[in-house]
Amino acid sequence: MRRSAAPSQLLKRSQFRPPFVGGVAKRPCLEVKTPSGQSPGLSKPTQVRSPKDILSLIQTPGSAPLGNCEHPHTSDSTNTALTDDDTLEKNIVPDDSPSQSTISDQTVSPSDKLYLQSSYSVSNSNNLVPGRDFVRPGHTQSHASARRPLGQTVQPGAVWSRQVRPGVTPPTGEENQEPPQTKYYSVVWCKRSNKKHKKWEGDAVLIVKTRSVVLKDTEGREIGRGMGYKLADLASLQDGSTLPVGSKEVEIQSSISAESFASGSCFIGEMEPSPATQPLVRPRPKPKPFRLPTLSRPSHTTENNRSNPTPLFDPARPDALVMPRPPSQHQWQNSNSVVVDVVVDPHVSGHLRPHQQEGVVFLYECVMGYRTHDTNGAILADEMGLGKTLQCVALVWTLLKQDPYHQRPVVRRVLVVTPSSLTVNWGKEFTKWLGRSRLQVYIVDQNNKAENFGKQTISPVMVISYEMFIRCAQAIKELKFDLMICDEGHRLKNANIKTASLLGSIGCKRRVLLTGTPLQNDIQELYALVEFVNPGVLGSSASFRHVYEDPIVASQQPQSTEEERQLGTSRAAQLNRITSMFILRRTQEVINRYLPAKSEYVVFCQPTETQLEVYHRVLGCRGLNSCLAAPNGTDTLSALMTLRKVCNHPALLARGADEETVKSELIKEVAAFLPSHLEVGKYEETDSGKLAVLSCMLWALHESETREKIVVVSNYTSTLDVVAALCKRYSYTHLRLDGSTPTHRRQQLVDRFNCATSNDFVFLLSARAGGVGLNLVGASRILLYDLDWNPATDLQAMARVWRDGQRKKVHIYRLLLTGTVDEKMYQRQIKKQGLSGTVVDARESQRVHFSVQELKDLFTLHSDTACLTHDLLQCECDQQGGQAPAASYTQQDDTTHRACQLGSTSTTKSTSSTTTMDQLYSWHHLAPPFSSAVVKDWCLEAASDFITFIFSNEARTEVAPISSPSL
Ligand SMILES: Nc1ncnc2c1ncn2[C@@H]1O[C@H](COP(=O)(O)OP(=O)(O)OP(=O)(O)O)[C@@H](O)[C@H]1O
Ligand SMILES: [Mg+2]
Repeated sequence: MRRSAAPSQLLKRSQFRPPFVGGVAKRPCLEVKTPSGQSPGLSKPTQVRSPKDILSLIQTPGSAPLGNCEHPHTSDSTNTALTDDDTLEKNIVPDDSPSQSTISDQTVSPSDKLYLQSSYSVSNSNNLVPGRDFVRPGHTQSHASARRPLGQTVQPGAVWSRQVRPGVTPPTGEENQEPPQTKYYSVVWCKRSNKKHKKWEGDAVLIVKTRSVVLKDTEGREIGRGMGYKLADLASLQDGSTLPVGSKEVEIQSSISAESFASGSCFIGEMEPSPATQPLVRPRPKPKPFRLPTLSRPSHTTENNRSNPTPLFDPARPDALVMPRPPSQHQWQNSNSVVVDVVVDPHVSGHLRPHQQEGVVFLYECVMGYRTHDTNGAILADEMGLGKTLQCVALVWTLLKQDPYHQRPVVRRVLVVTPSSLTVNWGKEFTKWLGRSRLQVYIVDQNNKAENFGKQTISPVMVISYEMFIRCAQAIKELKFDLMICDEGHRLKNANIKTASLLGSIGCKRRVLLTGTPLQNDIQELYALVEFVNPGVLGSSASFRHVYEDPIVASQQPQSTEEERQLGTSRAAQLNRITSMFILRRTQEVINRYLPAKSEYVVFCQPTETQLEVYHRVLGCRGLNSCLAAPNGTDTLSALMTLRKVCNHPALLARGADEETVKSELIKEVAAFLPSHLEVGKYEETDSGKLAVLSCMLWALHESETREKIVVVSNYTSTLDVVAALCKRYSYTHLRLDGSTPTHRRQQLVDRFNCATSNDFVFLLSARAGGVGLNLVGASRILLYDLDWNPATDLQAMARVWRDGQRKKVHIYRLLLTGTVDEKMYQRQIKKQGLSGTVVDARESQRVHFSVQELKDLFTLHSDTACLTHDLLQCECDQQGGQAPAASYTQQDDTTHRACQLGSTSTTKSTSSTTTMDQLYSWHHLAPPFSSAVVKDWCLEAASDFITFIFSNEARTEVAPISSPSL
């Protein structure tokens, strides 16, 4: 049923109290200012970076190189982990008894010994001889450690003759000598004793600086320290010399370069890339050893093509996607085989975009173990919508059918683990790109039990949700999968959670982890994900902490020394170097040209009188003020949530609106003074500015001839109730997907909505339940009713509509209630992006931390402004989409910025598609009156009575032809 009267006519204009006079925004008096006069919410970045920021330096291709680090590099290039020598030298003791304080005396664990004993030194990986040279997977050890096998005794005399005896007075004039450079040695150590036969207990690294030494075990942990040595004694250390260090004694094995120490490779080992990326030369076939003929053969191998194998698909076709051939070392291990080209089925490869072709090659090299020695894992961290699924489909199909040695296919069984809302979608993607005749997928559900997978022969690919996997882990273990793909794999970032440990235990070495969420923000999480795909490449958890995490974090502390900063930077560079061998991330830029144009709007909605009244009341609450006096996580989030509910609809604070209202003390306090007309389920547009705007927009869209559909996203299911009530009131057909939607219903809802012939007009989506992975290209408009603290969550939601497969121009709206916490959250988002150039993880919002000053700012209502964010930009534009006076323009980073810049926020370029402060300057800034010439969006224009300000931006893209599978 269509209504003739627009909601804007139905709403009584008198119920709104305009925050500005005559449509011209007054510049507000800012309530909180920093000493420099800037808002705390938008202040200039300091030089000091958080650990997260340095981790943004650990970038994958396409991001800022480490050289962009802001730390100044001085000419003093000495790297050291020692503390200030001045302090040490104050404690110098008489020559005869050097003071050697042992910080910790830790013994080496059996597993460490195993590792140490199996270490080797490799100079040329091509010349490895299996059996002779063996190494801890993926590592070469750059220092010549363990020359003396552990546990071996030493003949007296042999080394003692060169012992440095502390206390022997050196030649005079030592004090005038230049302090020597820090030196590093590979040593073996044992407990100090007078025994003639030493039994060495472990390898270690000795750091020698001026008169002091530090001993670190192979995990980078400090196990001894000594000081007060003679300069000459330390200067004369050489291979075979011994030295007492605290309660231990060490014997020098060899010296280590400063570079090896700076990168940490003397602890973790150097991970050498395989020469796979080098041009591959067809190897000369090796003479075949005698073999009895066998009767069982792989189906695609005949006697004829065995001796003269041909690739499954023609590698000479101009559009053929040919996989790299095995590197020579790999061929050594398969010395009986002839190499044949592996070519991706043209049926699939014809659809791959260039970045997807690159991705398939990358994944292939990783899982085949071509890129690194003995590791078979990869992380594909492409931004959302780049087609990670298709890249995996191409990989799986190739490995199921082909083998570079023309023996049997590389994999026989493939396991795909996904969030529950995506299992069916994976099945659909396989069918979309391969067709049913090539491959069928076994999706585990009520009808298809995991344990029955082994009894069928039709499908080699099992798709299962994480939840179901936990229940069937034992059965799956027994099925023996050869390749495992974990979609939305950032959920495995905590190695302690059950899913991660169970998945890790199923004994499948080829592992691919997919995630659209950046990994670089938490170094421990990065470790957990890498450890999952390539166990051991970053060493043990303890060595990772000592070698990478601690120095990187230390280098970011405000009080860090130049040496610490240098060490942190080189360790971060090394970590980046290692991880880039198996982590690939591309940003949305690579796909933009395939997508239709996109218009984005940040819409500032005018608060209603009821909202202003309730908001003021909440700010005066006892609960909120005690939270300011003694901030603690729970109360703060509860206070913020209460304010956000007022922004969405004040009736959400009525008793019983949702579970939270029952739990929160603050909401109980607020409920007592709520205006009596606010009741659960009675969600009038006249009480909420945002709902009024949404109502007008939906009406305009529904009345139009364009037959467009819209997705409305919220972080709260109770807010989805509000919108659902609105849809019901105006008889708009709508679907809803939130946490309570059963798994099997989710894809059905998505399919129904995407179907061009369906009448469903609105799709109500919970950001948490449906934010990741879903394709909602049936809609061309998406409206975010509220924001998340984390820009990544909002980005994820927006990407549901503006993604491959979308053919219409996309409109993205974000609603904020003017002058409230909504605006503050938005400012935090764009500032965060601007500072770090990378987004934080999706669950970050649970760990939002605020200073008291920030809280005060968040708890301040600015009721006298049309747009606080624009005021803070101090923009002098005409607020009609025009630009500021020419004289006040500045040029920065190839982008035209307005003169209104609030200081330069950052020189770091955003690698993501979230708007940054800098970018916002170049958007259109629009204040009322909103004529169609200015707004250029009839949908928004219909709601203009209830809008105080708009930021808008049009991303025009050169649309490339859209390829679709020929099904
Ligand atoms: N080369 C292509 N040509 C046409 N459509 C494509 C292509 N690649 C992917 N698509 C389509 O683009 C959509 C997005 O792909 P997909 O779901 O794999 O993205 P994703 O990288 O997994 O994103 P997210 O991180 O959001 O899950 C899908 O509908 C997919 O079928
Ligand atoms: Mg996906």
